[in-house]
Amino acid sequence: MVDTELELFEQLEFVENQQYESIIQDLMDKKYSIVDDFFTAEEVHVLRDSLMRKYEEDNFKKAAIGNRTNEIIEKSIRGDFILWINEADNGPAENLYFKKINSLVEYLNRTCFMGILHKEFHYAVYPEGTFYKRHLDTFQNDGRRKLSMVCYLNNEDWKPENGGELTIYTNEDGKEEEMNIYPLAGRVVIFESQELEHEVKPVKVPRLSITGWLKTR
Ligand SMILES: O=C(O)CCC(=O)C(=O)O
Ligand SMILES: [Fe+2]
Repeated sequence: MVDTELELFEQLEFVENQQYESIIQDLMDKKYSIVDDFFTAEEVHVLRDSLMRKYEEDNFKKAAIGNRTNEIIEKSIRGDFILWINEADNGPAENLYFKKINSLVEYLNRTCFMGILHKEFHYAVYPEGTFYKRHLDTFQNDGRRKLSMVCYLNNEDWKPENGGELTIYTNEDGKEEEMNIYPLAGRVVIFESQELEHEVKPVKVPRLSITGWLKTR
């Protein structure tokens, strides 16, 4: 192919994606985006099964604070159990997960020049009574974290009484506001890692999710 043909081909290949466009618009407007049904009920089911199998095999460990080489386990700050997911080495459920994530990442890099080069994701289980106190994700000592992404894998019948809201604190002209987000199955929340403080309110029944970060160089 000559260069002009190649350019034309690349233009034709690009299809605007309304869901991704609204994520981008939300991030520009308010630094976070809530996407319901990012994963279908069937996909959530597959991912939840995989999480539960690994959890029962006792592969999870108590989440720590600080960076990965300087970990401190502090129950008064966070009480969840996590398992890091290696994209190169996993099963069909995780492949399904990364396929969707990679499609979004490609779109962000292509349309917004976001420069996402790395990702890291872990499964998380918050047992009854646990929480994660207000924090900024860069508290993990990683300035490369650009966007935080949480995907909820709870049962379809999750109720407000279960607690476990993700509370995001926003600041408009010096006035702090709280946005409470329920961890509904298939819902994904994306927010600016360096900008928005947030917390997970105490849960009354186990709360399941995949949390991760899209990172720049
Ligand atoms: O599970 C959530 O809603 C947020 C988790 C979180 O803030 C974190 O792992 O850093
Ligand atoms: Fe966080």
